[in-house]
Amino acid sequence: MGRGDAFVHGAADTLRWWVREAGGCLVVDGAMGTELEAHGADLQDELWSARCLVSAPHLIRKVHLDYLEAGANIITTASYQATLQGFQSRGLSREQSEELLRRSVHIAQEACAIFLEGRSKGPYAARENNDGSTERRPVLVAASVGSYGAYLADGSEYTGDYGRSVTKESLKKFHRRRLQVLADAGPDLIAFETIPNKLEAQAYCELLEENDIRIPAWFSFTSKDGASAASGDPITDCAAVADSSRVAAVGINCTAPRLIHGLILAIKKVTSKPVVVYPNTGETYVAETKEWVDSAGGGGASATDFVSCVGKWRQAGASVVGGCCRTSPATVRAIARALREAGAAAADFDEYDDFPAVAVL
Ligand code: MET
Ligand SMILES: [Zn+2]
Repeated sequence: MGRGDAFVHGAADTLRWWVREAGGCLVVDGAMGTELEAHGADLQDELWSARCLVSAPHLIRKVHLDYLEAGANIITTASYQATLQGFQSRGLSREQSEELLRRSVHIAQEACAIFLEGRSKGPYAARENNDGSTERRPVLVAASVGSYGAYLADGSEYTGDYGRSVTKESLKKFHRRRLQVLADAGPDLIAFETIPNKLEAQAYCELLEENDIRIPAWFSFTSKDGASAASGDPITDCAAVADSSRVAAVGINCTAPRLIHGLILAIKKVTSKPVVVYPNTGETYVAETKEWVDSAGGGGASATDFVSCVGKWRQAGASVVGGCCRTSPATVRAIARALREAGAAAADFDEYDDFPAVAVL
């Protein structure tokens, strides 16, 4: 079966297949930025975690490996704030900037290969446990595409306030080459993260079509009120935009855990695609100081608090679950355990039984 044959089944079916292979729910990794800082990286910079692509690629690889060891099925590349425009404004050439984007994917692929210790069989990897048992679990790389607001580094991915001069066309122009370079590096998934408004989701949808990107993509929005994206656009409108054939999953990231349950239910009303959620710990990002603060009513969640919600999110219909800013490998380990205990393996995916293997994508 050729690449095109597999893709006509739709990106969402590809992801459902992986969900099933993982026993009913895929575990996404946690924060990249926070973890790099925990390892001593200085991210007080407009390039944020992307700075480490230049200065400390070994740290990025270590963070990926820590998340894989913690039980993540999907590791997300350090390209969230990596943009051609951002790198070039620092004096890098176009070619050097593109190479850094490719590097973000290659570092994650390398971490997967190291983790699988040569036992890799495409994304379906069997890994021998210490007790001699064999664990079959998908291990996948998602190329992160942060929103335009992430590039602006002014916190606008949490407000959706891009100003009047930003149009769908200008957003497409901003993201087009970056998306193509990341896709060409061969990730298993593309993660459009922290999308604050409907306009940017529309721009991504059109780019996926126009550039004929055949890698399943997820669209993940931010919310401050549990009913709309950060900009105020109803989350149902945003999720409906993402209900296109190239989109594998729709969901929410970098949002307070207390808002997640209602958002999952709202998204389920407008799409049957898998739902992805990876909240932050409920703290608030202050762009001026580039710091996270525990806001009143924000509900800052420890790993334990966070994890107590995971079963409920799974029950509400989320099938791809992880953590965003301020979460750690400990959070991911607890999420993986909670999902196992929630009996995710019993989920009913029988209707996809005869869907062919997706490694051909
Ligand atoms: N994947 C990104 C990271 O954790 C998401 C950041 S949201 C501000 O680095
Ligand atoms: Zn985040």
